[in-house]
Amino acid sequence: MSMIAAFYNGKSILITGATGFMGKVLMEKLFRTSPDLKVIYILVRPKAGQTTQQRVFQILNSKLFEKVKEVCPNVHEKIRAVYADLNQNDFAISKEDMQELLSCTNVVFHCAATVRFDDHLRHAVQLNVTATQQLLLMASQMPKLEAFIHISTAFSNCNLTHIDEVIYPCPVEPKQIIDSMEWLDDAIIDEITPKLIGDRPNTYTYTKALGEMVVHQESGNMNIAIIRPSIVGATWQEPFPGWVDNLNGPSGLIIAAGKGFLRSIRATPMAVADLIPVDTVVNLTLAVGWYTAVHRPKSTLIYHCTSGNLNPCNWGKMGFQVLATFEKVPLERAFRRPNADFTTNTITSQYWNAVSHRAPAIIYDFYLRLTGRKPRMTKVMNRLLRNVSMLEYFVNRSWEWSTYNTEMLMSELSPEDQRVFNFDVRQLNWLEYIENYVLGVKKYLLKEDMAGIPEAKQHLKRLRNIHYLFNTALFLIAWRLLIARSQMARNVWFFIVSFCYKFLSYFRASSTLKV
Ligand SMILES: CCCCCCCCCCCCCCCCCCCCCC(=O)SCCNC(=O)CCNC(=O)[C@H](O)C(C)(C)COP(=O)(O)OP(=O)(O)OC[C@H]1O[C@@H](n2cnc3c(N)ncnc32)[C@H](O)[C@@H]1OP(=O)(O)O
Ligand SMILES: NC(=O)C1=CN([C@@H]2O[C@H](COP(=O)(O)OP(=O)(O)OC[C@H]3O[C@@H](n4cnc5c(N)ncnc54)[C@H](OP(=O)(O)O)[C@@H]3O)[C@@H](O)[C@H]2O)C=CC1
Repeated sequence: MSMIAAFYNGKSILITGATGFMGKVLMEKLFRTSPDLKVIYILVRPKAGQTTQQRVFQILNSKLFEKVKEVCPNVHEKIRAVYADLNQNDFAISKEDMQELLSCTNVVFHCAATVRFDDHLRHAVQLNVTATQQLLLMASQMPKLEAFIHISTAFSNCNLTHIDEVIYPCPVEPKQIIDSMEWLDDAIIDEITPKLIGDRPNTYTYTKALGEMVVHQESGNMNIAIIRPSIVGATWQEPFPGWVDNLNGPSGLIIAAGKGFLRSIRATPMAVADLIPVDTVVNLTLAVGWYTAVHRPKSTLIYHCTSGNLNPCNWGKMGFQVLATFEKVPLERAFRRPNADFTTNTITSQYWNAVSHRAPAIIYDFYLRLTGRKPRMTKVMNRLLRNVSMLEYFVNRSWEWSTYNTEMLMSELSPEDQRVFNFDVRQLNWLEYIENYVLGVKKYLLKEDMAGIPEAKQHLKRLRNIHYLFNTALFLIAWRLLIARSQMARNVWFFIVSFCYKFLSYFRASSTLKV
C-alpha cells in the first residue's frame, strides 16, 4: 500500500482555501486515496448568497467529486465546514470551533490567498501575509500538529531570473508592513505601493514573498514546508483530464481566444510557458505533507513545483496547439474566428489591438445600436485588453527554478507512491495535455455540450464569409475613394480594366476561331 495514503488515514486535516481551484482538487485526492482519514476541517466563508454548508454541498455534488463518492460514501460526514473569514481577527472562528481545531488538527494545508494581480496592497497584505501569520500562531497552539504546509508561488521572486529553493528576504520586514497597513490611509498606501513592490509586477507576487518570510520567521519548532507552484492549469490525469473551474492563468485567455475576442497578444513565442497541472501540484503537496511529518527535516524546506527545467514547453507551441484544438472542437457562438498572433513588438501589438480588437468591437456596437440593442462589446474588449496587459509580464520572460528538493523527494518515494502521487512532470505530453485543457475549458468551465460542435463549425463558416464580404466591401470603398482623388490611381485603374478587357477579348476571339 502507498505509505503516503496510509499516513493520512486516521488524521484530522485542516485546509484553508478549500473552496478554491487547488483546494478542491486537494480535498478530492485526499478523500479518494485515504478514505479512512478522520476529518477534513475546511475554513469557509459564506459567498454569493450561499451559506458555508451550501457551498460545501455544491462542491461535494460536483463532477469533480464523483469518484470520491464511490470510494468514500460517507464523505459528507468527514468534512467539517468551519465558518471563517481570513480577513478578520482570529478569522471570526467561534470559540468552540477554535477549541476543536486546536486540539485535533494533525496536518495544516494553507492554500487560501488572494490571487488577484491588481488587489489593493492593504487587502493583499491582510490575506497573504497577516492571515498566514495568524494561522501560524494558531498552528503553534496545536499539540497534535505534525506538519504545516504553506502554498506559495514560484513567482514570489519573479524579479530574479534564476530562483533557488531558498527564501529571499524583502527589503522591508513583513512585520513593519503589517503594522503600517493598520495606520496608513489608502491614498498613502497607493503612493508607496510601487516603491514597496519594487521590480515585482504586482501586489500579489510581493505579498506572497512577504508571506514566505513570515512562515520562515514564525516557524518556531513546527515542521513546516513551502510549496511554490508556477502557473497552475487544468488537471493532467486525476480524477479525469482537463478539469478546471476558474478563469485564472491561461484559462481565461484560452476562452478569449476560442471565442475570437483575443486574436493577438504581446508575447514571446520562445519564452517558457511554465505551466503545471493542478493534480501534479496536489500530489507533490501531499507527498511533502507526509515527508515533513515523518522525516521532520531540520529546516523549512521549499519545493519548486515547476515544469520548465524538466520538460519545457513554450508559449508559441501552446498557442499553436490551442488553435489546432479549436479547429476540431470550436467554442459556441464565437465573436470572430480564433487566431493567435504573437508579437514581441509594442507598436505592432498596439496596431493589432486597434485593428483586430477595438475596431471589430466598435463595429459590432454600431450594429447593436442600429438594431435597437445596448452596445457592450467595446466595454468588454477594453476590460479584456486591460486584463491581458496584466498577464503580459509573465509571457515575455523565462525563469529558471532549481528543483533539488522536489527531485530529492521523488527519489525518497516508494514505486507505489511514485505512481499514486505522481509529480514527475517529465512524463507529461504537452500536446495531449493542452488539447485536454482546451476541451476541459469547453466542458467544465463553459459547460458547452459536445453535441453543439457541428453548429459551432457552421457558425465559424458564416463568420469567415462575413469576414471575406466585409474585406471586399472595405477594399472597394477605399479604392473608389482613392480613384476619385488621385490621377495616378485612376491611371492604374484604367490600365487594369483595359488589360482585363484585352485578355477577355483574346479568349473570345480564340474560342470563335476553334469553332
Ligand atoms: C492571440 C491569443 C492567443 C491565445 C492562445 C492561447 C493561450 C496561450 C497563451 C496563454 C497565456 C497565459 C498567460 C498566463 C499568465 C499567468 C501568469 C500567472 C503567474 C502567477 C501564478 C500565480 O502564482 S497566481 C494565480 C494566478 N492568478 C491569476 O491568474 C489572477 C489573474 N487575474 C486577475 O488578477 C484579475 O482577474 C484581473 C486580470 C485583474 C481581472 O480583473 P477584472 O476585475 O477585470 O475581472 P474579474 O476577474 O473581476 O472578473 C471578470 C468576470 O469574470 C468572472 N470571474 C473572475 N474570476 C473568475 C473565476 N476565477 N472563476 C469564474 N469566474 C470568474 C467575474 O465574476 C466577472 O464576471 P462579472 O463581470 O459577470 O461579474
Ligand atoms: N492558480 C495558480 O495559478 C497558482 C496559485 N498559487 C497559490 O495556490 C494557492 C491556491 O490558489 P487557487 O486555488 O488557484 O486560488 P483560488 O482563488 O481559486 O482560491 C483561493 C481560496 O482562498 C479563499 N479565500 C480568499 N479570501 C478568503 C477569506 N477572506 N476568508 C476565507 N477564505 C478566503 C477562497 O475562498 P472563497 O471561495 O470564499 O473566495 C478560495 O478558497 C494560493 O495560495 C495561490 O497563491 C500559486 C501558483 C499559481
